[in-house]
Amino acid sequence: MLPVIEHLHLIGSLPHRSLCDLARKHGPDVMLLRLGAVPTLVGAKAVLCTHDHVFASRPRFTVANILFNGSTDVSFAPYSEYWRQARKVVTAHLLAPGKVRSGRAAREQEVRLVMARVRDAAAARMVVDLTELFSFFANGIVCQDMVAPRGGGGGGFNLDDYFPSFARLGFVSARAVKHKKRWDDLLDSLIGKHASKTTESNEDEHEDEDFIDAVLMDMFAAGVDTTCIALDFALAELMRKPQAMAKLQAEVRRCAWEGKEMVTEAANLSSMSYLKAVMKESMWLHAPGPLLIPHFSMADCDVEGYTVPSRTRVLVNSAEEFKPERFLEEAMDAASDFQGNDFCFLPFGSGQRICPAINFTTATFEIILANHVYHFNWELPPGSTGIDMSESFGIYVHCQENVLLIPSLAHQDV
Ligand code: HEM
Repeated sequence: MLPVIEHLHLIGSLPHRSLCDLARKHGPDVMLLRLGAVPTLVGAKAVLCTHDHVFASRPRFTVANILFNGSTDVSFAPYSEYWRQARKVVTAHLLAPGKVRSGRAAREQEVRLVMARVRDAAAARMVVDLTELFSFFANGIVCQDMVAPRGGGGGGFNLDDYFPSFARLGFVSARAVKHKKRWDDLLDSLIGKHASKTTESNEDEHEDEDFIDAVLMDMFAAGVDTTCIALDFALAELMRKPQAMAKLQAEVRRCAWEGKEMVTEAANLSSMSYLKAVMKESMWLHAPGPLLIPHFSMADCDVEGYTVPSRTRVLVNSAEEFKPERFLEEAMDAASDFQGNDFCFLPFGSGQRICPAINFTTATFEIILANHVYHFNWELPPGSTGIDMSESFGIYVHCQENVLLIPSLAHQDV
């Protein structure tokens, strides 16, 4: 039998840290916890690859059922033909590599909007709330992918107007109902835009609307906070490690010569290996969803000689000192490709339920971070003793405090 630990109380306010501590203390690679009435397999990274076919479903969550119309989205849908088709739509249309490539101009436009804000702050020597700024950016980027372009900035809707505190929601049903109403208002507006672009209506209109509704909501819920959190932690870590920041700035400023209006994907990003290592390292230390989205077993399964019963939840825990160099070392670089092939490193999950937005996220992360460090030098506000890296657990794990920094222009921009 697997070691069974019947203690919900062992899980503190930061479950991913508690689970790491438990794994360290109890030794085995896998543990079966009984969290209340729910059997939960923990720490089994390899399980997701070796037994992906058994563990590719999702448990039912009350809150997800409310928010996502009975879990008819992609992320929380149980393993089924419906999930397969819905995921296909997302991977083939919204997040396909070609779509991500063709979204380059739109991404750069969003970066320009952010850079303009930072430039104003630099001119006035004002503090920038990076957490807010990244949230604005991530929101714009996901909107660009899902609906019509902003049209030069300022127009369209802003997710922040609807969900200023969504990342801190937590799993509380009453609040979920309230948030669901706001989602519905938001989605009505998005579906309205979508419908106005369609000239002919048809009988399946309502089915289409439900589907669009679930998929759009999923993209925002899965994409905006995760992207914002990843950027937040990356910049926070760079501020705590000035050598790493200097190295990154040197790389970006070498690859994109001085005086460029902006660093662009086409001309500059591919040669920036340290930038890529920074992204990996940051995700290694601070995966926005360190326990992934729970998986769920569809049959009894033998895991490392132990029987794991059907209908068991699986939580997979991910990563210690910020050191991007580890991803420049040859073996590590080759193995850590974000695709879930390296079991030490699963920020996007693994197997059939792996995040379908890895290309999209990488493109987004690289372009905004490169431009941040190309144009600006960053410092802590006067009186600040450093960035608070404590974590707060909600749907995702984010910095407890917003990241506040003062920018100054690195060189005279054109
Ligand atoms: C830093 C950014 C991101 C991180 C760290 C991240 C991470 C993850 C993780 C850990 C999962 C669960 C994988 C598993 O269960 O094995 C996931 C699933 C998912 N992600 Fe992401 N994600 C990010 C950005 C995005 C974006 C930008 C989108 C869409 C615009 C997105 C859409 C999805 C969807 C739809 C799923 C559900 C897949 C399924 O269940 O089949 N993610 N993501």
